[in-house]
Amino acid sequence: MRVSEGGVEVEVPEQADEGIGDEVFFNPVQELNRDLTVAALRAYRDREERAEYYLDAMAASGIRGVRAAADGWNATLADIDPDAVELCERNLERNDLDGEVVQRDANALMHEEVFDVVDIDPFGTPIPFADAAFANTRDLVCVTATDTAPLCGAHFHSGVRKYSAVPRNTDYHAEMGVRVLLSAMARTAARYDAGVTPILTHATSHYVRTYLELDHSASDANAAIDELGHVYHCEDCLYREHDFGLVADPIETCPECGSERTLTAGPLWLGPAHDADFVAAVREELDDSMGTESKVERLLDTLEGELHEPTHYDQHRLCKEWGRAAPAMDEFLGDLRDAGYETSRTHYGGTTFKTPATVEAIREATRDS
Ligand SMILES: C[S@@+](CC[C@H](N)C(=O)[O-])C[C@H]1O[C@@H](n2cnc3c(N)ncnc32)[C@H](O)[C@@H]1O
Repeated sequence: MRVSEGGVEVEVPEQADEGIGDEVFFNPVQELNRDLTVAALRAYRDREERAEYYLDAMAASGIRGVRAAADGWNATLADIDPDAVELCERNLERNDLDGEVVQRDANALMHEEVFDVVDIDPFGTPIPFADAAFANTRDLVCVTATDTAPLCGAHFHSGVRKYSAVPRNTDYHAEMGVRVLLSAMARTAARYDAGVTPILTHATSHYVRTYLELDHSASDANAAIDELGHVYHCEDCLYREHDFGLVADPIETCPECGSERTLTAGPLWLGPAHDADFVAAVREELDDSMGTESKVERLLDTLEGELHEPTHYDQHRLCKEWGRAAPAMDEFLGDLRDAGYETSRTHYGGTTFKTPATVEAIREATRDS
């Protein structure tokens, strides 16, 4: 079967079914992820002009690497599966593009060769590939994680094992996943004296995707570790607070409602998960060859304005808790702003928002919404 995406045409298996069975993997639903990758790579190359060598470390059909090659990157497409490698070769050829194709274990390749940008897009968790990626990549590591249940705390023990952090299943579960992943990436990079700066991160349907810029010094690694800390959460009234540092200082009782049903999550990445200027630059790189252009544009618009508070609220969840009907979001957020609190919508969902205000302050400020 032939698929056209972003100005290239690739062959993918008829029975492509998200990696189940023997077929080479291809998931059409990930087009948004790939469109955003191409735009982010363009924006990144404008910012870091020397960036030239891109590794699609788990290439499958090669569609991502082929699109990068079509965009002028010196691309290497690698996969451990010989059928995938054959398909990558055919797909580069079909588009009359140069590019290196190698059948290689991604870890071995990343340890042996240095790339400016490395893309890790595995089945499930990226953890088995993180050490090699951070040990050797020069500028940017792009990571997809599809194991959202462990990341969000829905599969608690699996999350603890994989990410060496305590994830908690809260009303901001997708953001919990983002911050558990970023924490694990920052700690892994720090082992190689590299500091990470997340310049773009999104949680979309069943995956988290992040773009981590690297600075290679012990002090940069320390600065990234300084962005880690814990979130303390009340399961009854949804109060939450956070503090920075690697040693947790849990709250025994909720300072707002007195409940003892409190949770501690961490170490989480509490710093910014995106750079608003970079997000705006990525938006400028979208073009109409991208099938998901308008969706990506909407996502980037929301992300650009998203506050850096480490957790978000869901208006419907709060209103349910308070026994109120949920008013229109604009009115609700307007009342919160009128009461003096900064607010933003978030990309985590249409009824989600961020604010530094506490649950009680939100409740008071929106009483008449
Ligand atoms: C989710 S797919 C990649 C999808 C692809 N990047 C895309 O955008 O369509 C994961 C790929 O990783 C490959 N893979 C699994 N383990 C690997 C390893 N250790 N080294 C290299 N590739 C590996 C699989 O063969 C599979 O093709």
